[in-house]
Amino acid sequence: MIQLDNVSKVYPNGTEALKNINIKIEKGEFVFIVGSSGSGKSTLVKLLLKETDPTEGRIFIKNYNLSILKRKNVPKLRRELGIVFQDFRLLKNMTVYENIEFALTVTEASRRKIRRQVPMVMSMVGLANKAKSYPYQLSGGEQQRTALARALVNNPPILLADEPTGNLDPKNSWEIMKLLDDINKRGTTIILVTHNKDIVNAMQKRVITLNNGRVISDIQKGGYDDEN
Ligand SMILES: Nc1ncnc2c1ncn2[C@@H]1O[C@H](COP(=O)(O)OP(=O)(O)OP(=O)(O)O)[C@@H](O)[C@H]1O
Repeated sequence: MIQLDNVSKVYPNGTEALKNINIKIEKGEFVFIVGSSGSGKSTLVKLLLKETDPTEGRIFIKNYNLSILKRKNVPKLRRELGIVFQDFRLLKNMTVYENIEFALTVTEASRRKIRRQVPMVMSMVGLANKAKSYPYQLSGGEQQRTALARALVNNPPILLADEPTGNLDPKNSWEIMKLLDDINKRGTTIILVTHNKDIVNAMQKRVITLNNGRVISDIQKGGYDDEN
């Protein structure tokens, strides 16, 4: 479903952010990407979103070859990927309902689909009673659940989460992880970048560790290596 073949990324200033990366992720997997600051995690996320291109190597997501994907087709690729960030990135002047609805509106979904899908994902993340609240009226955990609902409303086959619990306390972090686990059990492939050792160690999922731009370990049911 996702494959990186001999991928390297050198930024224009000469920084080698990723060096000869080979990763294969199958449909339905739950994968943690861990590594110390500067190890290349964000660069990897940017490559998967085609926000930047590799200097060498090839990246495949579903049936897209990102090396030859035209700019005009990038929105199609992004529809395959639900994305959640550490800082939630909700639209401040829109309610919970409107934030989620907006993600469907931009795909030109029908009114009927919107009326069906938005309440469904809101109740999935436990926010059915917050439809009319604005982001500033929500706790951090509720804001992240709104962001998660927005990422899932298009039913993407892949969910990419970049430090989704980075701004949350342990209780809210675990609620988000429980939701991600449920979403994964329904078939969504999940790639989660994190620094949270407790979560990585407790979840017992596949763990890919980056160090200085290289994959230094890739373990099924792994843990967080304290060296990194
Ligand atoms: N636009 C850029 N131009 C030049 N160098 C960059 C750029 N973005 C990142 N880097 C460098 O590439 C390397 C990898 O950075 P990256 O942001 O991918 O690491 P990271 O693992 O996500 O770190 P963190 O955990 O701190 O977010 C670092 O040395 C960083 O300084």
